[in-house]
Amino acid sequence: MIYQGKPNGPICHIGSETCYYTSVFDLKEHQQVEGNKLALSTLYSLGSTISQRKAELAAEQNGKPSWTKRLLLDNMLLCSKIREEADELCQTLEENEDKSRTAAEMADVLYHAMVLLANKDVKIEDVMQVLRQRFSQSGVETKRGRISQG
Ligand SMILES: N=c1c2ncn([C@@H]3O[C@H](COP(=O)(O)OP(=O)(O)OP(=O)(O)O)[C@@H](O)[C@H]3O)c2ncn1[C@@H]1O[C@H](COP(=O)(O)O)[C@@H](O)[C@H]1O
Repeated sequence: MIYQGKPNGPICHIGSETCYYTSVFDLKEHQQVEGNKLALSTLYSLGSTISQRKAELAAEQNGKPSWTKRLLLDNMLLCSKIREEADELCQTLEENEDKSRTAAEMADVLYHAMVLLANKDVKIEDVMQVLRQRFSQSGVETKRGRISQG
């Protein structure tokens, strides 16, 4: 059986992964949507692992050694790692390192910053919401608003 998900959307065989796209544009759009989903679910999975480590600490379970737990127990170590990783990310720009180094350093920044979020009980959804609210404003306007608020 064949169905079409939405007007001009991909034509798919039910029960199979095979989809035919009516245009290269549709295929690209589909790949973009799938890529976005994967990126979000990666952040959620990481957030969930970090929350699990936090729950283990609260339950005083002596599980496996965990870097996340060490960070959650030591604010100075966590903050020094965030600063160190942010600096290493900047170095990839200043020293013209390749893209894979930048991605790896950004992964370190994200992970360590997400541990700080867990420590502060701030959800990643709250961060996303702040970012969404800024969609309609330019960065320059946002900065001007902050300065006028003192
Ligand atoms: N994403 C990460 C992650 N990124 C970095 N790190 C650790 O952070 C530590 C410091 O990273 P660095 O890059 O600074 O390593 P370094 O040894 O200082 O090396 P240099 O940068 O100085 O060369 C290392 O021990 C890394 O392993 C991470 N540790 C954990 N995670 C995630 O958290 C999950 C839970 O980890 P545990 O809490 O350790 O079980 C893992 O499964 C991962 O998904």
